[in-house]
Amino acid sequence: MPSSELERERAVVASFYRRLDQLRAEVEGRLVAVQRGNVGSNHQARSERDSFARLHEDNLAQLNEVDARIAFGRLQVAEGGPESGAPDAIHYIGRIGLRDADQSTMLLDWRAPQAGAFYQATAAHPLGVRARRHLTMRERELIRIDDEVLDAALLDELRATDAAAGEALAAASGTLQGEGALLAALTAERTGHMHDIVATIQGEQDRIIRSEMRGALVVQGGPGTGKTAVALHRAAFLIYANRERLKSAGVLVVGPSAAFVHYIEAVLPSLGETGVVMRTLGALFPGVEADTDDAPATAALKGRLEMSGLLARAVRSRQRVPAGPEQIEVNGDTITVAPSLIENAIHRAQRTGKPHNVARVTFVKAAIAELATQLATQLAQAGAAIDDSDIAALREDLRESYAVRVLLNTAWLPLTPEKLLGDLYARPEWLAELTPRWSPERRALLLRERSVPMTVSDVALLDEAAELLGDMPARRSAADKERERQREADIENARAAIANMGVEGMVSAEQLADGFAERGERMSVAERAASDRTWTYGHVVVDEAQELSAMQWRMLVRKSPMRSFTIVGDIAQVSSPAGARSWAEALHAGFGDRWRLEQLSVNYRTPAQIARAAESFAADAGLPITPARAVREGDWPIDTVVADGELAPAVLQAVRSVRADAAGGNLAVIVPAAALDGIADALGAALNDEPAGSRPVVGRGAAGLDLPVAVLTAREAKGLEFDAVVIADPRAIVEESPRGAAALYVAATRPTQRLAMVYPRGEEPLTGFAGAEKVSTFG
Ligand SMILES: Nc1ncnc2c1ncn2[C@@H]1O[C@H](COP(=O)(O)OP(=O)(O)OP(=O)(O)O)[C@@H](O)[C@H]1O
Repeated sequence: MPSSELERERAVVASFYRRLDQLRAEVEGRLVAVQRGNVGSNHQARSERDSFARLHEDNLAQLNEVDARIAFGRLQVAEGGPESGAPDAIHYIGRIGLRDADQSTMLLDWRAPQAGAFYQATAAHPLGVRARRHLTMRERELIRIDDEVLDAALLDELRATDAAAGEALAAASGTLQGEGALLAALTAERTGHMHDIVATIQGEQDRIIRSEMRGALVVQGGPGTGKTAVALHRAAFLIYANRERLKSAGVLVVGPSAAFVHYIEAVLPSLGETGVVMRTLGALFPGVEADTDDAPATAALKGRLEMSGLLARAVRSRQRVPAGPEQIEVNGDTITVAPSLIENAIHRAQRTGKPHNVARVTFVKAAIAELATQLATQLAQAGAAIDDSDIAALREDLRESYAVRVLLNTAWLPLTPEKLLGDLYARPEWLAELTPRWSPERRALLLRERSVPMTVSDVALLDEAAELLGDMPARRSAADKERERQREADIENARAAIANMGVEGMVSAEQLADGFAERGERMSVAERAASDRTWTYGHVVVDEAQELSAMQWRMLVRKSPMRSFTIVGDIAQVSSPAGARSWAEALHAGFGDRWRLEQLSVNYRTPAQIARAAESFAADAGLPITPARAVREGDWPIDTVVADGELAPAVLQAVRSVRADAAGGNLAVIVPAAALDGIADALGAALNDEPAGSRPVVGRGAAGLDLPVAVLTAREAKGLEFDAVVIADPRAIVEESPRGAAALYVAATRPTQRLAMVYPRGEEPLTGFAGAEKVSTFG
């Protein structure tokens, strides 16, 4: 490539940065002007000022986030067709769109329709593209360009003007788009955080990313095929293509563990999109942060659809008719309350079809009315003259009466989801009453002390219970109504403010109103969505979706009643006891057959020899794998290590040996759950004293992801990747759970470079991994 070409492109890139800096200075200027503006003590004016300030701050943050590697592609497109004689058009593709002062496009947002050809065009289907150029940048510096020519005529033109460059280009046409840039990205050292792939998205991935938002899209693919990357880029694309709708309704991304959320959380901001809600399944019920799960059999039971029936019966059984008549005293009069009076009031309330706590209002009203009539009749019979105003007063007396409150609460107590579920688990007789057909062993799976914290599997049950119960009466207080009233007023004011400032089209009234609440209280859409259990999102992305139980799907479908979902996963990697055996089975209850399937077929993560061994092990274990073609051979054989004595010292030696070979990068030690503490402590004691600045070398779980060595269970390693992986006692991982083979398959497909398996003394390597080239004995 002539160096002048590189220089020419550097000049173009410099012009992008000049424009970016200019825009940033403009926004900063606006921000300062807004902040300095004198609005006196007028509350409305202050609110407006604060929300404009917030808008500018968000803009600025977005411009800062996209600063590094702002542009990555260039398309040369035949305008008006090859025969038109018109000069080719040149489009640059970047993380955001840029226009110059005259509003001409300088840089196309990668999500713009015209930018699609950058990812989709091939020599067979050039889509009007004559040549494609990949720009590889380090921060703001352009360090390399790679060209592909898709039009043979252009190649001939080039050969005629510069024979050497033409030949080099002809030889470089491969099957992967931007092969040089792609391989550089794939072999780069991992940092513990996922990076965007915007510069090297491949054709099959791009089709999925740009697929329409409506309905449920399932993306199935083997390990390392880019499912997570595709799902996140799709979220960014959908926000771009449906900005108005998704800005106000929000997008939810659900991942399997806190470590995973930590791993992916920087991707969307680096694409300029903040404000997406990212949550684990254990954190989808506001106020609960569950990070441990039940034993497999319990988790499997809690995930079953029949739990919804059980919870509904549990709620109904809290609407109780007394066994016999009860006498209560109100203001010196004794009333005998027949069970039928309570029964009638219960039926009235049940017929409303409203949730328990909401229907209770009807119950109380009906019961009090009946009691008042009964009391009035009683008093009239005793000679008192009773008219309508007396009856109203009697109702009030009854409402105030402690005895009546006890009577009505015993029949229909307001309940929180936590209380309902806690009682169900802690009261064996009640559970037995509700589950006459269950075996005692099955019931025993649910029983536990009230003080045990909620588990990940409980969260979907809490959500189900909350649906059945509705808000507690006290919580539907004036505060909610006031908030709604305020919101309406804010939107109205925002409309006026937008018109006054002449910024129509820049921001919607709803967006601006989001910032109207007083500082400290004001919340973004993401914050509001995350704190409101009943929030319905515009789109939901579910990663590692194969793990979800039927109850978890029910919860998620409630979060997007329009059923606009991106569901990514790999059926062969199911390791949760409540996970599905096929997508049809997993999705049947929530989606029927209204979902479409896309597959990914290329493994970008794992070197071919590791991928082959893992696939061969998985096939042998009967897992339904989706074979994927690995894009590269690795530089290392799989290490098989057999402990000579204890396991932990052998693991330590394997870690030391792998780290000694590698210049840097990150390493995971994946262990059976039972061995986690022992191995983490042993590695910590040996390695954390090594001089590595002020930071420790080894960390456990999510805390280890930012350190050179993370010690994790296979479950925690789900969805993550590392330069090197050492698996301690692989057979124990297979044997520790009913779906242990899948757990090991997950563990073995995490490395981007090296894999070592450490076996206890005397053990043979597992099938599939046997015959590895390098066997050592440590310990
Ligand atoms: N087009 C691409 N360009 C560059 N890197 C890519 C591309 N596609 C995928 N990758 C990289 O490949 C690795 C695997 O991707 P990702 O984690 O999304 O795969 P996955 O299918 O979710 O894997 P698993 O099911 O094993 O969790 C990541 O490092 C990702 O950045």
